[in-house]
Parts: sequence; structure tokens; C-alpha cells
Amino acid sequence: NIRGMSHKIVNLRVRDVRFPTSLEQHGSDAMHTDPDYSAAYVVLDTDSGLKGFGLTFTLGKGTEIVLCAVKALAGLVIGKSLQEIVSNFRGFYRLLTSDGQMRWLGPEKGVIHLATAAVLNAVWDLWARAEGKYHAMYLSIQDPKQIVSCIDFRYITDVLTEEEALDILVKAQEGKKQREDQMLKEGYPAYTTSCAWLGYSDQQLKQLCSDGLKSGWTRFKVKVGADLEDDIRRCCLIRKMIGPSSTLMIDANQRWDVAEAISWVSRLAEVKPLWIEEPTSPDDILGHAAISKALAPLGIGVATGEQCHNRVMFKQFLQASALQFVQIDSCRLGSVNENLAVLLMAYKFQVPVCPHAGGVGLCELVQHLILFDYICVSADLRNRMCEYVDHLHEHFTSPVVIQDAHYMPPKDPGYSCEMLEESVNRHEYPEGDIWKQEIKK
Ligand SMILES: C[C@H](O)[C@@H](O)[C@@H](O)[C@H](O)C(=O)O
Ligand SMILES: [Mg+2]
Repeated sequence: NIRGMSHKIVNLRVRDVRFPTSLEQHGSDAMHTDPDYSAAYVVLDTDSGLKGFGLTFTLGKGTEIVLCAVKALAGLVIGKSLQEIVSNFRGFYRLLTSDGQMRWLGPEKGVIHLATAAVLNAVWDLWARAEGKYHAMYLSIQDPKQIVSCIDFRYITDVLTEEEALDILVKAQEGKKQREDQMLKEGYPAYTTSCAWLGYSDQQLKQLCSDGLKSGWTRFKVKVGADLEDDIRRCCLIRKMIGPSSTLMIDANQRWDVAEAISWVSRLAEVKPLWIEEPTSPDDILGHAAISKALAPLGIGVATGEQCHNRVMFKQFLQASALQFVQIDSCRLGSVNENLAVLLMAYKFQVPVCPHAGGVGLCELVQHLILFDYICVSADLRNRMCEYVDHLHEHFTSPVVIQDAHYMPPKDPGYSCEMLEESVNRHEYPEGDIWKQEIKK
């Protein structure tokens, strides 16, 4: 039992929470021109009174479909105790992802997988809270044996076996305490995407960039891909403002075909981007490999992952040298369980992990995964940074803390994605005040 209690899950509630971010073009990119940042927000109630909070990130209308999927999974969760789940977490992950009827919707991809992430994120939150009063989630994943027992190695044993994973984790125990102390002192390096959404005017870019520089940011991501001449102008403007020693990344959100990606990005080489993110279809592993090969001589890497369905695809991206930066996502993959597998594979291939964050709640969640990566797996900060986006943190009970462009480790118990009740009520779709007003307009 976990501190004397089994914490039986007696109810699962899920709510459709949406923020009208599209009104001001926050979050806009070459493919998502009107994103309303949203979440399928899950609350687990237990017989002990302890609650677990989880979410998956979606956009606007898509949320109602994710909600249906979460409800379809609820029967697999209600009635189980936390104790039962975590004593065979790999088995529970399989139960959710291998249901004989529902796996047809995936398997391990799309809406059903986003829903799985929402549910499992809430279980991880509950687990961390059950472990003790001041137990942030990233501290629950410290014991090598326990970590591997959470991972489903099915389909990846050709590159990573359970024994190898254990070996990596055991070796990384050395220096762990120093790294944890270092993180508590310095935080984990971050970059910002908030200055240069595609729908922002040049005036806005300039203002946000200069504000960003003043607050200590040195790494900036710019949206590209809709119009080449605009991209050249916007990227040059930003490069000029941030100077040659700051880092610039560009993100096309899947806009191009392979050849077009290569020629377009070659035209942007003068602004010296560190990476081009999602140049083409997120499913096109060999396409990404071709782009990586063509852009390597220009010193530009390929980054992808925010829409990479599962560990199997990450495995192939790594095998095919199709990416130079692994962008894990706390909700796209099957929660912590599947992200652990990807972190370990990335380590094996020595490819740096630079998580995708932003949206609503993604920064709150993924900070735990990247802290874990540094402290317990990679022990390396070279070429690594975690995305940060400056929207919607005020809706969380334990929002991320950024200091001098670094994520400071979360101190509150859990997985940091509990939302303020008031925020959920106001933004629930379509009944919340915010939407009643919007719909009237
Ligand atoms: C619709 C979203 O804002 C995306 O544009 C965003 O997640 C983006 O790809 C990112 O890398 O932050
Ligand atoms: Mg992106």
C-alpha cells in the first residue's frame, strides 16, 4: 500500500475546457491559423479523498472527440486502486492501449492515444500526491527498477531491451544528487516561442522580442512556412534584434513537401537557424531523413515530435537519422510511461531531447519529464532546451516558474496540471461564461 492506503478510484470526470486564443492569433502557425488552446481535463476521485488531475492538449472543436474517448476508457480505470495500478503499471498501460475493441481506433495513435495520455497523466499526478506531501512528479521516477516496470517495451526491443534500459538508468545514478541540486539552483534551460507566432505583425514581433531580450531570453523560435518573402523578412528582423550569439529556431508545422522544404529552408540559411521543426508530414520518416541529409551541410538540424504518434515512430526516426532533436510531448505519447521509453531510446542514439511545450498545460507537464531526463538519464545539457510559451499559466494551481529563461523545478506535490476551479468553470465549453459571451457575439 502507498503510505497505508490503496486509493481506490471511484470516479473519473472529464471536462471540455477551451481558451479563445485564436482571437489574438496566439499559437498561430502555417497550418493552424486559428487555434483555440484547449484541454480534455480529467479528475480522478478516490475513496481516500485524494484526487488526481490530468489533461491532454487539443485545439477547440477537437476537444469534444477526445472527451468521448476519455469516457470510453473510464470503465477501465474506475474501480481500480492506485496501488493495483502502479504495482503493475506496464500492465495497466497495456490494458488502456490494447483493449480488444478500442485499439482499432489507434492503436497507440490519434484521439484514443490523446485520451490515454489524459487519463494516465491523472494517474501519475495521483501517484505523486499519494507518495507524500511535497512530492513533485519528477521525483517519483527515480528508482531504475521501478522506472523500467512502467515501460511497455513491445515493438522496441530491437533497439532497446529492458536490460539495456535498466543498465542506462543504473549508470546514470552516479552524480544524480549533484544534478538535482544544480537544477534546484539554476533550473533547466528554456527557449521561447511567444514572440513570433505567424499571425503577429512585425510591430508585435519587435516589441515581444525586445521584451524577451530584457527578461533574459537568448533562444527564440519563429513560425514560418506560409510565404517565403515574409519568412525572410521576419527572420532577418528577429536575427538582427537578437544578435549573432543568440539561438534562433524555425517551425513550419508540416507545411511542405520534401523538396520544397529543402529549397525553402536553404533560402533561410542566412539567418542561421539551429533547426527546422516539422518541415513536412509528421509521418514521413524517410522524408525527414532526406531533409536532414540535405540540410546538414548548412548546419541546420531537423526537429520533430509534437505530432509523432508513439514510441515506434520515434524508434524509426532515430534509426533512420531522420531527426537531430527529439521533441517529446507530454500528451501526444501515452503519458510518462511512453515518454520514458523515448527518452531512453534518444539517449541510446545520443540525440538530444528538446521537448515540445506551450499549448495549455504542456509546460507544466513536460518540465517534469525533462528534469527527469537530465537528472536520471542524459546527464547532459549540451544542445538541450525546453520550449516555453507565455500563455495561460495563470489558470493552474501550481504554474511553472521561469527564472532568467530557465524552468525552476516544481515544488508542489503532483504533476502540476491541476487547474483553478474558477478557470475551468469559466472556460468550460459551451456553458462557461467566456463561451456564452463569445457565442452571443
Ligand atoms: C498550434 C500550436 O500553437 C503549435 O503551433 C505549437 O504547438 C508549435 O508547433 C510549437 O512548436 O510550439
Ligand atoms: Mg512546433
